[in-house]
Parts: sequence; C-alpha cells; structure tokens
Amino acid sequence: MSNRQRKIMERQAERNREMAALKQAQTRTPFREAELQFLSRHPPPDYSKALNFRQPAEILLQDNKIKRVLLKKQMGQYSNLFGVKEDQSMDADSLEYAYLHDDHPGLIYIPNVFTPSAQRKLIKSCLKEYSRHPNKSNLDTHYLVPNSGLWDLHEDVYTGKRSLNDHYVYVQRKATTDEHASGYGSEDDNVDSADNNGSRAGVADQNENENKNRNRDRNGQGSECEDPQSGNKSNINNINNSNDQVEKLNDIQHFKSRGKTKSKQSQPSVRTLVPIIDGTPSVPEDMTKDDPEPSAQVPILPPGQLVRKMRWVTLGYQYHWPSKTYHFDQSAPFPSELCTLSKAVVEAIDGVSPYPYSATDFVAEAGVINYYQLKDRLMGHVDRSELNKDAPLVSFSFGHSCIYLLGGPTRERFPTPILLQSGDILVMTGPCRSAFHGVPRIIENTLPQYLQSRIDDPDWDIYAEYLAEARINLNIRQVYPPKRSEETFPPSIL
Ligand SMILES: O=C(O)CCC(=O)C(=O)O
Ligand SMILES: [Fe+2]
Repeated sequence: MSNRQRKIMERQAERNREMAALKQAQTRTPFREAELQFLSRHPPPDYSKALNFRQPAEILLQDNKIKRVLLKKQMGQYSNLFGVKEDQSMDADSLEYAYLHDDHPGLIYIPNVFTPSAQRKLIKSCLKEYSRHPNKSNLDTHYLVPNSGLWDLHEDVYTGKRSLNDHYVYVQRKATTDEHASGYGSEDDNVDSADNNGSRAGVADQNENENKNRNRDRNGQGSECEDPQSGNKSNINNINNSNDQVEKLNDIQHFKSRGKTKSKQSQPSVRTLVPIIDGTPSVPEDMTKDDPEPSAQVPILPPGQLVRKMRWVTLGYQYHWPSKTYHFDQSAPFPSELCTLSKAVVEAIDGVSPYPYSATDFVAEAGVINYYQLKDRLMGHVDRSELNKDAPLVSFSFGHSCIYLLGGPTRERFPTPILLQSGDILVMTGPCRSAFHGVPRIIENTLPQYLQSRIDDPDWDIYAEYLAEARINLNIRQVYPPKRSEETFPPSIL
C-alpha cells in the first residue's frame, strides 16, 4: 500500500470514529448524560449541583419544589435502633423533618436520623453478621466462604490471632477447573464487577466507552437497567409486555458480555421470568433458576482484601441475579432488628407520604446490602422484582457520601442528583418506586469523623479502616402483597 493510500485509509477510519462518537452522543439519554457527568474523573464533577437535604432550611426551602413535613416524633422514639438523642424534647432544635420533592412524587427523604453510635452498630452488623450464611453474597458464587463468615477471618488476621502464613485463613475457590464454569473472563470481572445487582461496576473510567460501561455495569444485580433483587416489572407482571426495548437490548448485551459462558445463565432466554396470573406469581414449569457457575480464575486473597470484593449480600428472599427474580422458595430469616427499623420508618412516614401504606401491612421480606468501594458505582435501574409495588422501599446510607441520581419512569427524564450522606434515609413510595435511579459516584474524603478511628473504642479500628474507602447501603423491601405476607405460597407457584 502506498503512503497516499494509507493516509486516505487513516483519514477514513478517523472520520468513522468521529461519526460513531457523534451517533453515540446523540443517542444518549438524559439519565445517561447525568451519569457520565458524575462518573467523570477529569474534570471532577460539580458536586454543588447535587441537592443537599442537610442544608439549613432557609436555604433548602428557597427551592419551592421542596416541601418539608414535621415528623410526629423523633425517629429515635419510633425505635431506639436509630439511637437515643440527648434532646428528646419537641424544641425547635430537636424537631425532625421529612422532605418531599415536587418533581419526584413519592420520594420521602429523612436526613441525619441515626446517632453516631447507632450507625456504628448497624455498620458492624452489615459487615460481620448479615454477611454470614444463610444470607448470600456475590462471593458465594465463586468461593467457599465459611459459615462463620469472611469478616471473622479478617478479624482474626487483623488482631493477630491468626497469621497470613496459616493456609486456612485463605478462602478457597469453589471450582478447581473452568470446565463448566461461566468463565466470566478476567478475575476482576468475576469478583469486582460482574456480580452484584446489575448496574454495579468496579472502576469507572472516563475513557471507557459507553457500551463497555453498560456491559460491565451491575452484572450481578441486573444489568444497567434493573437492579439486582429488584428486577423487571414487565417480566414479572406480564411476560409479553416488554416495556422498554432499550432495556431489553441492554440486558442482552449484558449476557453477551459474558458470552464465554457455557451455562444456561448466559443465555438471554433466562429472561423468561415470572409472570403474574391473577395477581399470583407463576413460574413456568421448565424454568430453573440455577446458580451461576463458579470460576476457577478468581484470585485467592488474604481475607482483608477479599472483604473489599464483597459487593452485595441479600437478606430474606434470595435473589436470582441472572433472571432478576426472587427465589420465591428460598428465604433466609430476616434480621429482626431490620424488620423493626424498616417498620419504624414506614410508621414515621404515615401521613407524610401522599401514597399511604399502613405500617401494620409492612413486612420486611427482602433486603440488599450494597458495599461500595470508592470507585464503584451502581448504574441506572428500576427495582421491579417485588410483586408488591405499593409498599415503600426503605434505604439507609452509611459511610462515605455518594451522588444518588433520581430520575423518572424512563431514562428520558434528566435525574435530580442528591447528595446522600451517612445516616440519611431515602424512602421510595408510590410512583417513585418505579423511578430510574443509580449511584454513579462515591465521594472521596466524606467519611464523617465519628466513623473514623476512635481512641475510646479500639474494636472500631477494623471497621474504620474498611470504611476509609467504602460506603454501605442497606435497602429493605416487601416482596408480597400484604395479605400474602404471612401466608405460605402454594408449592405450585414456587
Ligand atoms: O446504594 C444506593 O443508595 C442504592 C442502591 C439501590 O438502588 C439498589 O440496591 O437497588
Ligand atoms: Fe435500586
């Protein structure tokens, strides 16, 4: 090829690239646009664009879309799991409020409700207790995590009780060969990003192209579009109702991105999800919800490193990530304090939310604990797997602050960025329950002082060290309509 020909070809290739980039920019949805803004490393995002519900009321309420509602009692009076604040009077300083937003009907935001010690207690439970069997984590797909839990192993090494020379402190792989493995690709794919709900990714790099981002996102919980335990309303409510072609495509891309896999889970056909017939979930007879195959490629790591690979833990009804449906026949006992805590929130918003739901009807049946390292993100999705969409979804944040994007029923609405901080509660009720949302950014250097190392509590050190690079989100859902909650579903639908 002559020099001239080569130059012509290079120019043509360059033009093609530009055209492709232009096309991609044109097809970006407003939600995606917002995600990209907050994913950007260089330049860093403009965090001042985010709505901060902890601003002084006189500033916050200048935005006339924001409404403030006084709670009847302090949250600590609904349950002492929020911690007992010294000032329990109803003086102006101690009043607690919930906030609503005109653009997001059904959103209830209750800022700063936990005392520091109540936060520390819950964080400890999220890392040490709730992550134990029978609750499942993303690590269980690939590793033989001991029943005593990974955190206990980490603690033994951290406190010097056991040495890293001790072979038994290393959690072993489930698979010894990749013969039947899903072969998700790199080790990182397996553990870092390919698990959780769906749109959860490991490292977000501004230079990654959009498709790559999509494919890597939230492999576990449910693709870019849906979240993990949630799932997909169209699938659940009406198997023929593909409510969103784009989502469908993304899902398929998601499966393709794990194309090396030989297992059934890798096929788009797992989208044969649970249809509702006469309000009752009905699982097709031939549908199996197998676990994804373990990979022999995952790294063997010291427990202190492996805990940082833990991306999610599911509580109550266990979730089948590949199909984004619950295992309606697999439920682990729900931690009782989390039942109390979530019920207390539902009680506190009684009369606040324009979409009422009685606290007596609320049953905590499924939960997800999301563990984010600083560079993790959770891409836009809707939580759709629950059969009961009327019950509030209660979400607690701990550790580093994040940007939470709250959009509308489609990606075509530009989302509102919200600064979610440690100790805040976000409740999705009514239409907000079906809104796109995601966490494109964990914000560095935002760990509150009271969650850092403490002279008065050396036992906290191991948690402080973990939180120095992490955020924890705990969210709780009701799966079944109230009348069903205490009943057992007939075996025919399991
Ligand atoms: O981390 C968060 O605040 C949101 C998590 C979430 O949306 C989910 O788990 O479905
Ligand atoms: Fe979600």
